[in-house]
Amino acid sequence: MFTIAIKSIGFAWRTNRKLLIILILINIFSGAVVYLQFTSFASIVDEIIKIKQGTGKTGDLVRSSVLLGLSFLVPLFVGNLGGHYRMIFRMQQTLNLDLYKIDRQGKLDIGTIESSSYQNLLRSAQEWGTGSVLGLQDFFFNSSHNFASIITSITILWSLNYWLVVFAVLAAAPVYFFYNKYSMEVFRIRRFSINDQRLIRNRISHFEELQKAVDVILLKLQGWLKAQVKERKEDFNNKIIRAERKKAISYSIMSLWYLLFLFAAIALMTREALSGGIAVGGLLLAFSTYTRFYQTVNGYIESISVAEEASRYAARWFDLFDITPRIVSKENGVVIDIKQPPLIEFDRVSFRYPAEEGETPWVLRDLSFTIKPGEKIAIVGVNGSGKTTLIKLLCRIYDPTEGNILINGINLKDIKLDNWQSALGILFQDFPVYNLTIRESISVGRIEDNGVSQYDKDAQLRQAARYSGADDFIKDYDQLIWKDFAGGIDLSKGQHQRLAVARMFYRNAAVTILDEPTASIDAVTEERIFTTLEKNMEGKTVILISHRFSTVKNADKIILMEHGRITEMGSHKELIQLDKQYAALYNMQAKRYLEETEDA
Ligand SMILES: Nc1ncnc2c1ncn2[C@@H]1O[C@H](COP(=O)(O)OP(=O)(O)OP(=O)(O)O)[C@@H](O)[C@H]1O
Repeated sequence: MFTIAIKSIGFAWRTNRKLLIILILINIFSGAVVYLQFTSFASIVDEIIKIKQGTGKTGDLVRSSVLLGLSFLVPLFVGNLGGHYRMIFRMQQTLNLDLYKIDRQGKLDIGTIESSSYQNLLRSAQEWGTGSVLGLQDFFFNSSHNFASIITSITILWSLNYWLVVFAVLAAAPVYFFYNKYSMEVFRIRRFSINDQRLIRNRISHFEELQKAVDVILLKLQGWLKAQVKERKEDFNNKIIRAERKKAISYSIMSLWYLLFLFAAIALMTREALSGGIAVGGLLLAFSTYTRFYQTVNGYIESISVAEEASRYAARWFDLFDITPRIVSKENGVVIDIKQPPLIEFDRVSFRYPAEEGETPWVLRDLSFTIKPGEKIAIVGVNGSGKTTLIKLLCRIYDPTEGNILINGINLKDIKLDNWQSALGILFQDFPVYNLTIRESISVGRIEDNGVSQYDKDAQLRQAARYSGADDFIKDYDQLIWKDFAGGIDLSKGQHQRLAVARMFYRNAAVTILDEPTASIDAVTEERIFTTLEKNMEGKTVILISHRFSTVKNADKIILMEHGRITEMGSHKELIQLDKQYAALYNMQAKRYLEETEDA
């Protein structure tokens, strides 16, 4: 808890140290000032009795009354000011935490983001993270308030009768034990149910997300999904209810314990008053200070337990951002000329995905091949044969488990990561759909392009749209693709894909990688894209993954993959002459097209 609390206060300190100090001082003041109300009220009572007995002075009574008035008025103003500052501070903190999160996440590698351990942490952090970090900061402010309050009340109680301090401390002692025990249990239940919670959210999302909702209706999945939600949610609720019940019973026992010491304190003070040891005002002061002390200690211990709980959740938030990326750029890494397509060599590369526990199977086995600068390469193979994984290694999303990838003879691991990734333009199968204007969603392909004038950028952007066939449906480049907003529109899947291809053309990278870029695109546009690719990517390296053999046959080199191995490699002509798997697959597809054409 201590380290996590320090981390969260570190945030507060970095955000606005002046405000942090002001808030601590306000809390100390408001924690102590309440006793001024008690003491001035007690002295008013004593002054009235003295005046009645003929020994008091009106001046003293007025002074105590003014003091009482001020002891209410000043905290009111200070409290309002504190509330206002606290609101500002919280807003600044929330923004700062969000920015920190963005910063850290932006530095992570894709391999880490893909891992289920990261996804689990992310889920916990999203659920409790920011709130718990802010909760720990609140605890810090409350601590200053409570410390001031406890010290003042102990001083008053001690000055009246030190036994009052002993009783008050003994009465409050078990609170910590019970609070800690049961809040820990509730935390444990929540923590271990995180996977169930993910599953519940996933099942509920089937009713909320359009694509899934369509399946739910057509396949009549409602009952089946509902049962899963109900079963898991009820199980979770029952566990929480059981823990809360135990908590409630132990708190009732604790209240009896408190009453025992309260009676002892009342008996003690009444005896003192009767024997003349303290005046009536003193009796009042003792009683109000004693009860206030217990409430403060009780509240503080409760807040320690709550803070401990918050620190457990916040720890997961910090864990998330303390993750070190698996793929790191080498310090003083080599910088290559990203404008020129490089020589790429795979040298006996094997790969298995990093395992959360145990070992995952080999996905790539002993791959050796070369891509010459400017070559057009096609990779084909059945689902799961390792095509996308090969690309992930080339992009250095993962490093090979065995073997090396060489770029212009330099090990990819020795090249500056940013520099290498700037040389690449990649379009994966599950490309993102940006909720931007059409112009923006093409230009994000080359966002850092500062030297180019807006006019040239615009010309290049329109050319990219033409190459990809996106210009067919673009009427207004400033059209927002976000139908949740007024005036926004949505596109068809194929149109989205054309826009993504336009982004790649616009990026104009030395090495362009297209992982099934035309899966949702009609045959005419597909033909146009590939003709453009051949014509306009002259001199650039293009790596194309496709299931359609008709689109790959013009490639300089075709790689056929099977179970993570390269089984055939060569030009279309060479592989047809070889008359093995590629030829068989090609002929099979060609025959189907022919039959379809004849049918038509
Ligand atoms: N992130 C991952 N973690 C663990 N295993 C993975 C991961 N991604 C893919 N795999 C496994 O690696 C193997 C190869 O997957 P890959 O996506 O490279 O195949 P592919 O040839 O591109 O398939 P497709 O044609 O369906 O796109 C598959 O068995 C898959 O289950």
